[in-house]
Amino acid sequence: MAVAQSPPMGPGDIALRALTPSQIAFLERLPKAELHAHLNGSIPIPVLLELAREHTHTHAPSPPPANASANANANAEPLAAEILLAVERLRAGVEVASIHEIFPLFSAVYALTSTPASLRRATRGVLSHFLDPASEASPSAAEEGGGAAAAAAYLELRTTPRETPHMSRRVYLETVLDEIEARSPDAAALIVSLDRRMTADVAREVLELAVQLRREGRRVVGVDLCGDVKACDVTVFVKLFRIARAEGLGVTLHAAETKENSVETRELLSCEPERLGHATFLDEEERKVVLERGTCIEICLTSNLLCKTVLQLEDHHIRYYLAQNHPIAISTDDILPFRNSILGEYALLMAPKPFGLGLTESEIERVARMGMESRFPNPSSLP
Ligand SMILES: CNc1ncnc2c1ncn2[C@@H]1O[C@H](COP(=O)(O)O)[C@@H](O)[C@H]1O
Repeated sequence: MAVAQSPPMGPGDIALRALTPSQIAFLERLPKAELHAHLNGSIPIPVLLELAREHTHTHAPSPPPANASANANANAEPLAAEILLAVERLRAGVEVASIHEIFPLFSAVYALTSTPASLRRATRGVLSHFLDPASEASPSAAEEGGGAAAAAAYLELRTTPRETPHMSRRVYLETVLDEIEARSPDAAALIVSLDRRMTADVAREVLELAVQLRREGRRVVGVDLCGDVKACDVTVFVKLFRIARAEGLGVTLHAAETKENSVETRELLSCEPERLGHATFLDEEERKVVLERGTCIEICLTSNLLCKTVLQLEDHHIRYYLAQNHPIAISTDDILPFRNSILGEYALLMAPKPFGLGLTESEIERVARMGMESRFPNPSSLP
């Protein structure tokens, strides 16, 4: 994995540079729904650096004991020095050779969000990044006579509840929900993620927690299947997602993110998810099912390009769904490693080729509306 000296310009930044101030102001004003953002992948860099500084205070870097075997720490929390190295990599901007290099990055982040207090801070930072207007009015918005726009009008934040020495999975979810529920129901809600690497017992426990919390009136709107694309037997998960649907939870599944994953897609589709994450490698039959059912596809352009599951914008499956006028939701995935933004993702729709897809304002308005219409029903926002 290469480490850049300063954050490289991502595809979204390049697309933004190709737009006029009035085009940027148009994108800023557009009500945008962010429906695919992973909490621990979306921590703003300044918040991550703060958490890392505090972690260093409480865990002084210490060399491993001389008699420790080389991989004794393989399944334990990373050492303080390793965490700092990973944070530095994230700060400088990472380049990966493939999607498989992304997943190990999260273990350092996890060490920094392992207490209720640090998780609360991280969640607050993520919510603020997406929902609060930038503190200084952007030049483009000011030029158009408007104030600073929030990045998104609505955020469905997803996260995988982790049990740590400092909190149970329930406390993890309650901590995140407390922060989400401090926002209006029209602004933010939670999706509970099940990670492919979970054992069947843990996956069941997480599903039951999502159901219970929703029954208690907490703002859980859906469940997700995420995690390292290599880890697999989706059968157990599919059974759980059927239960989730019966409980009225929305279901979204990371599906066909890589070619190797596409063998499991039919099984995943059998639980009739309302939305699919990425869905990069669907075959003809699967696309037909998705079109017939109106399954929304969560599109993360920068993530796909940087993870090299799509080699260039021109080849991206978004073009197929745009041509079919099929529901899509433009999203960021993980702003922490990818250093992207929801505005930059929309800039990729608008910028002229080869920087973007060259869509018109009315086409982009239609796409943004699709995102807003693909939100999972939120019981707490019903009149
Ligand atoms: C790049 N595409 C992706 N595909 C699949 N899963 C991903 C992902 N990006 C992130 N995650 C999942 O989200 C977790 C971090 O957030 P939370 O701890 O849940 O808040 C990662 O560990 C991974 O399981």
